[in-house]
Amino acid sequence: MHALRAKLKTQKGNFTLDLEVDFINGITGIYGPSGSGKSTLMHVISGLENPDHGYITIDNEVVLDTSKQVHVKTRKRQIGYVFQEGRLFPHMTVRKNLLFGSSYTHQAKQLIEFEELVELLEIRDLLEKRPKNLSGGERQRVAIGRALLSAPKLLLMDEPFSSLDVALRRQIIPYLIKINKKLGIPMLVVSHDLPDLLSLTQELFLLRNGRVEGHGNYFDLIQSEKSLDMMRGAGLMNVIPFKVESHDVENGLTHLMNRDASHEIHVERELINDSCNAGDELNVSLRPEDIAITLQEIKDISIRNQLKGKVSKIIKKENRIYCLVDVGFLLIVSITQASQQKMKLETGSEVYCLFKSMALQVNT
Ligand SMILES: Nc1ncnc2c1ncn2[C@@H]1O[C@H](COP(=O)(O)OP(=O)(O)OP(=O)(O)O)[C@@H](O)[C@H]1O
Repeated sequence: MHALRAKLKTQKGNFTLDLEVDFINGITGIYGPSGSGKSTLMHVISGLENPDHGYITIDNEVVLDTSKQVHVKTRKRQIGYVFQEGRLFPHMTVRKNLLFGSSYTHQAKQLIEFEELVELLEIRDLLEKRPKNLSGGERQRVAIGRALLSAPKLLLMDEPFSSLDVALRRQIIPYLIKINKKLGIPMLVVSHDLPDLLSLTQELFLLRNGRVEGHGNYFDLIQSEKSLDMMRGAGLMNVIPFKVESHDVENGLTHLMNRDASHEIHVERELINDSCNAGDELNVSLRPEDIAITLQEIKDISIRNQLKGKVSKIIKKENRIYCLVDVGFLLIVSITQASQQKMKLETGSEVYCLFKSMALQVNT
């Protein structure tokens, strides 16, 4: 199912946006450095800017076709747009801000009822408050709610995390995942922060100088040198889906099992949200620099996590070596060239990936 298809060309001073896209349903993270054209792309999709040439279809409906003079107005495109800082009406209560969203719907079928939305976003206690009395994360949730009540076919979010601190980002991400699962609405989320995007989705669209640098699953993209090169400056990260197996209260650890149940890993109990129960699914993040590689399993060592795998690719960037290790899922490991040479690591080498339970970050 195509959420959005577009072929666009537009010039702004020296900058040219020139791309062809086909976004599927689900969440796509749009990543690119400053000036790569992310906002321009969002503006063109939503109709806030008109491109020089091109077409856009949303849910198979043409909203722009410059060759046929079709320019559907922003309001009629049925796109929910959430800006960086929420942009709520300051003089209205949260309830009125939300209802303003539904006044946009006209004949369109509601995506979600007001009461259900209030439950989903956990904003019941905020309804009579004004935006100035909300925290940044609460404001962002209300802005998302308002966008959802406008019965959108597509949700665009431009840097939704950048005005939030780390703790609030962690809070907002599960809501977005919940919305996508429950309502099935496709989302395009722009961010220049790769770890944030990866904790939300592994489907990425990479933009550089107004052109598509890569599009697809993160683990496919990192196997391309060009994409890896682009992403490595932005905080490459391993994001692995796990299920909570059990809590070991006595030793302060939680045991997690990956999806195909081939690996158990141990996480510090205090890093896990208290409300996590056995059976809950969560993503675990792990920095490539926090993984060590050995050729044998090491018995007497304080590091608890040792996953056996095979090196599937080695990519050299300056003096850094990025090893992709298949341990049942792919792990990116960053080591020095000196270590690679000393260990004679090459594609196909059998290795163990070691990481401390403290190195794991849990996104609940
Ligand atoms: N009105 C304009 N006239 C000329 N050039 C412009 C204009 N608006 C934007 N640009 C240029 O277009 C390019 C893309 O800008 P855009 O805001 O889309 O990038 P971005 O990826 O969203 O950047 P950031 O992450 O910094 O917000 C930039 O090089 C910018 O300088």
